[in-house]
Amino acid sequence: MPQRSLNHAKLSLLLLLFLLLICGFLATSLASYYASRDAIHASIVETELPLTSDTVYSEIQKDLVRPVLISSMMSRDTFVRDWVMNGERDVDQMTRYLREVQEHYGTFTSFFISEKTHTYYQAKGVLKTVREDEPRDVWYFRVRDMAEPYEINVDVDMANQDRLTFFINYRVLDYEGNFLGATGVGLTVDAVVKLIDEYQRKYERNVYFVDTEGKITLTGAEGGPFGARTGQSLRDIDGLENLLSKLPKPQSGTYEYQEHDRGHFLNVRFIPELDWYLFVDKQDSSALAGIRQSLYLNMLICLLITLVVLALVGLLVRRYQQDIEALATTDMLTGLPNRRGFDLLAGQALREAQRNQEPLSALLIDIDHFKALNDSHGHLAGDQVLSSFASRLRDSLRQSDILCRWGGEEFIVLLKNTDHHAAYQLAEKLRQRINDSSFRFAEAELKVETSLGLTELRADDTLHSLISRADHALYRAKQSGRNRVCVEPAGH
Ligand SMILES: Nc1nc2c(ncn2[C@@H]2O[C@H](COP(=O)(O)OP(=O)(O)OP(=O)(O)O)[C@@H](O)[C@H]2O)c(=O)[nH]1
Repeated sequence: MPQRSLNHAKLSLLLLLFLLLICGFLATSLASYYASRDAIHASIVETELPLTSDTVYSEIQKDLVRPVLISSMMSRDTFVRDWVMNGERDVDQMTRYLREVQEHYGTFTSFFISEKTHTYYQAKGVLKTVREDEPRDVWYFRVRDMAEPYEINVDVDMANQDRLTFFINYRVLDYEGNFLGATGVGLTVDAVVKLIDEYQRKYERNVYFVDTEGKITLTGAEGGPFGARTGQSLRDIDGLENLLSKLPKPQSGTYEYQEHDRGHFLNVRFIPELDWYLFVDKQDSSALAGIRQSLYLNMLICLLITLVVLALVGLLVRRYQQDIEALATTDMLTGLPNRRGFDLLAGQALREAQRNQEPLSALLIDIDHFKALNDSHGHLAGDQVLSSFASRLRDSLRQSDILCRWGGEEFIVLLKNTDHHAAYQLAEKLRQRINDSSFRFAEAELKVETSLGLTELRADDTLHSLISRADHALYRAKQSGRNRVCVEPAGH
C-alpha cells in the first residue's frame, strides 16, 4: 500500500477511535450528570425545602407555645379577675403583677386591657385608653368579639418604640363566663429573625414571611429576596416576574422559577397562627454547582484518557507500520535488504551521486554453480552458505555501501564514491577472499566461487540502465568461464 494511503488509514483509525471514545465518555458523563441533577433536584424539591420549612415552622411554634401558656395562665389568674371585678382600684397592684410576669418570664411586654374602663395596663403603668375608632386598637375589639380563647397577632408595640412584636391576646372571663378584658404577653420577633439568619446561613437558602396579600412581613437581618425590606410587596421586586406569573397570590406548594438567568426552587407554606406564608427559596446554582464541577472534571479526565489512548495507539500503529515495512524490505535468510529495500536505498544513492557528480559503482555478485551445491549438500546447506556469504560480504564493505540480496544466489552492491578502477580492485579482493575461504555446514567444509559484473554510474543513468550494464558484465563473467570479475564500461 502506498505511504500516503497508509497514513490516511492511520489518521482515519485515530479519528474514529477519538470519536468513539469522546462520544462514549460524553454519553456516560452526561448521563451521570443528568441522573445526579435529577436526584438533587428531586431531593431539594421533595425533601430539603419542605424539611427546612417544617423545621422553621416548628421552631416558630416552639417559640410561641411558651408565651401562649403564660398568657393562658394570666387569663385564669384569680388575682386579675378579682382585681377587675373589685373595680380596678389599685393600679399599682396590676402594674406590679404585670411587671412580675414580664421579669420572671423574660417577655418583651405584658398587658391587661379592661373591658369596663378600656384602660390599657402594662408593666410601667397605664399606657392609654383603647378606642374603637383608633386603628391601632382594632385588635382589642376583635379579641373581645372572637369565639376562640386567644389569638396570636403580629403588630408593632406602641409601648416599645413600635417594634414588631408577636402578641398573644387572651380573653379574660369572670367566674360566670362574662368578658372582663384581654391579657397576654408580647415577644419581639428578634428571636425569629435570628432563627431565619441561622437557617439562611446553614442551608444557603433565603427564608422570609409573606402575608396573604403578597407583602413581605418578616425577613432575616439582611432582608428578603434580593435584599427586599419588610413591607415591600413581591410585585415590586425586580426579577420576580417569573415567580409572580406562577404564584400571583401566595399559596402553599413547591415552585420553580427563573430570576434573570438563575433558577430557583421555592417552598411556600401557610402558617395559620400568623396568617402568613413561610417562603423558603434556594438558588439552583448553589445546589448544582458541585455536580456541574464534577461534570467538567469528568470531561477533562475523559479527554486526557482519550488523548493518552490515542497517543499510545498512534505509537503502536507506527511501531507495527515500521515492523511491517522492515519485513517487506528485508530478506529473511540473510537479513539484508531485498529488492524492494534496495529500490528505496538505491534511488536516493543514485540521485545524490548524480547531483554531487561523485562516482558510484554497481557490482552484481553471483555464486557459481550454486544449484550443484544445493543438489549435492541439500537446501539447508545452500541456505547456510547464502547466509554466511552475505555476512562475509557485509564485513568486507563500508557502512555507507549498499548491499542487497538481488534474488536467489545473486547479490548487488552499490559502492558510493567509488569509480570502476577502485571498484574492480575491491571486486577482485572479494572474489579472492571467497575463493580462499570455506563455509562450514554440519561436518562439511563447503567451498564456492563467484562471478562478478561491474559498471560505473553515468550522468544520464537510471537505476535500471545501471543494473542492466552490471548484469551484462556478470553475464560475460559467467560466459567467459566464471570465477572472475568483468567490467562493463560506462560508455556502453
Ligand atoms: N538453498 C537455497 N537455494 C536457493 C535459494 N534461492 C535460490 N536457490 C537456488 O539457487 C540455484 C540457482 O541456480 P542457477 O540459477 O541455475 O545458477 P547456478 O547453479 O548458480 O549456476 P550459475 O549461476 O550459472 O553458475 C537454484 O537451484 C535455486 O533453487 C535459497 O534461498 N536457498
